[in-house]
Amino acid sequence: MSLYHEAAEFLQSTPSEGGSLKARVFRRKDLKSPPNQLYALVLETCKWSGVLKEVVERAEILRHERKLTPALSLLLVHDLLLAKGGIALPQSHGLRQSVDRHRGRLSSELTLARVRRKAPTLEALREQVDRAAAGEEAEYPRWVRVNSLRSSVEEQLETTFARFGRAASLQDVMANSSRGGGEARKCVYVDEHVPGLLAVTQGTELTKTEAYTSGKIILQDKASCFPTYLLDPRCEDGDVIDACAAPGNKTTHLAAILHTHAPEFASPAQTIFAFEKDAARARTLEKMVKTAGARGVTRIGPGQDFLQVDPRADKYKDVGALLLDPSCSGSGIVGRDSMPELHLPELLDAANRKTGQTTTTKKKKKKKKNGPTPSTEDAQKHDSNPRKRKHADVEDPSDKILRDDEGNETVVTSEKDLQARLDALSGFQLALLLHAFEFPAARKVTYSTCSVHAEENESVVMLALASDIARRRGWRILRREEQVTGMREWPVRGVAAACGGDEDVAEGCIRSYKGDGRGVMGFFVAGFVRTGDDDDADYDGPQDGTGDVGEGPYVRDEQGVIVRDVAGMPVLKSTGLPVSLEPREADEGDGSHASSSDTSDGSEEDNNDGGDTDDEDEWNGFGD
Ligand SMILES: C[S@@+](CC[C@H](N)C(=O)[O-])C[C@H]1O[C@@H](n2cnc3c(N)ncnc32)[C@H](O)[C@@H]1O
Repeated sequence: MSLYHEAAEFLQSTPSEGGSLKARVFRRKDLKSPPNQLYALVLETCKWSGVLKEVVERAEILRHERKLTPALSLLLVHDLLLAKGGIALPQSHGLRQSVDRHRGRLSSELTLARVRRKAPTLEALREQVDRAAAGEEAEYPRWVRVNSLRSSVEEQLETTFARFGRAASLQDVMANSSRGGGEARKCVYVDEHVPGLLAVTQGTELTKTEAYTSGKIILQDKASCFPTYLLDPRCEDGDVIDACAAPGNKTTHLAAILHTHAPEFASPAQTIFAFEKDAARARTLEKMVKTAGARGVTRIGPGQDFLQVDPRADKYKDVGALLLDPSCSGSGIVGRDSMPELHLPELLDAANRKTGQTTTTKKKKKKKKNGPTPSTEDAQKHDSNPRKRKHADVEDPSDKILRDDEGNETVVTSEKDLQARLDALSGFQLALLLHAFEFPAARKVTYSTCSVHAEENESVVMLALASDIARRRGWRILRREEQVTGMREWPVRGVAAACGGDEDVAEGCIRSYKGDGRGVMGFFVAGFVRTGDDDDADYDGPQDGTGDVGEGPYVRDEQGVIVRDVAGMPVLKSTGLPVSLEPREADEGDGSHASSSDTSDGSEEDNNDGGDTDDEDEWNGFGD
């Protein structure tokens, strides 16, 4: 089967058939075509389908080439007119000939489509198409962290961003981002909260710059910089742990901050221990650490489960600060892998050709089958804003897919499903946080997620504060007034109701919400500190009644993997039953809490073959 037939199959399948396009392509093992090429062809054709539909219909090739399907015509015309290498088939191939013979007419129609869109050049049209496909992302700035290990803000403003205007405010950058096309004025703004962070207008191709490929700049959302900045590791903190490290945004940020804080006088060397449970993601981490110039200070534990790291081991005796950024539901991520609207061409009758009404889409056709036919007027209103339609369409099957921060997908068909998923995640997150509290020399911990759900955020914080280990070792919230300047001044704080009404804890928690005009993704971070007066010299292992320090409280199979029930909850050695979390009302109401033995690792590690490319919410990889 040719590349084009395989691509047509993907183009026509609905999103409900196995999740995002990326997941569907990379999961298939029986493909004849290279997955990367196939994915790019389908995605690009989909992006251009609004324009190409017009071109195909007006050139009437479906009328003349009866063997061409609407999907095949889009794919072939895309490559004929827009791909660098043209159609990837021999000249004598029937499919290629079926569009080649209309080349003249098709390229004139593309010119007319461009002129109708008031794009002076094909490049300008390309920008328009990219912008329309970017969806909600188009309304955000591009956040750029200048890596102090390799460069400085001053140097970057004078080189990479030399031709950018200096914006007076973040709002200026955002206004220019969403204006798009030729009107966008490229501009840059130096962020007032996170040191070394820049906001630049969207539509700027930064991944091809020297600064990016050499690790001088890192593309990282502002909110994703909060945890490391809040942890504020210093020389006196000793070694640092990044417990869940890939792809490495925060590991490299830690290295950069340690470098900035390094005292002029001789001081003991500091190490960042970066653990990553997933071996494939650990390779991305290694690559990022190397490119960012952080290899000297970082020791990576590839495939290492943080829960299996022994806090009492000699090599961790100087760990004073830990950063915990575990897997989460990813509900705060902006526009993850959303598929642009597909516009399939039709055979138009003479009347339609005259009016140029060319906007019928696959989705609308499906609706016709299932419900009342919308009026033409409604349909036109609807079509004038395809993005709005996508968001308003509650029947869109992709609405029922929960896509976490690693790109893994869970089909959620009810509130109960969602709650079960959040419970499993929060159990796992709490287990990791309590494990971080165990490190003997630890004085600082940050806990963060890119989720907006209180279950994964304030609730985890409250359970952690109420845990045995927190009480025994004196862990408490890092209060707002104790935080680094930028975080103290950040205005969006935790939800007091989710903190059982405790205003101090809520104020200590830092939140962000996508779409609130601050230009960042949805995020949560809280810091914990202890003075070290309360010590745990009498520590006698986890309080699970097993006394088993090395293996932990859960039943494991022969490979050492934790045994779980169908919901992902681990089975306790002590009872032989899966962990069940206490009901949240009780947790918040009477202050009772799950002990460290009542937690679970509910992570899902089904990394697809997209592997490294799935980390793109924060890091795009160095050119891969
Ligand atoms: C949210 S991502 C971390 C993003 C990273 N901190 C950054 O800023 O680039 C969570 C990562 O934790 C890893 N992970 C999940 N459970 C883990 C565990 N028990 N030990 C170590 N890594 C784990 C996942 O594979 C995933 O790569």
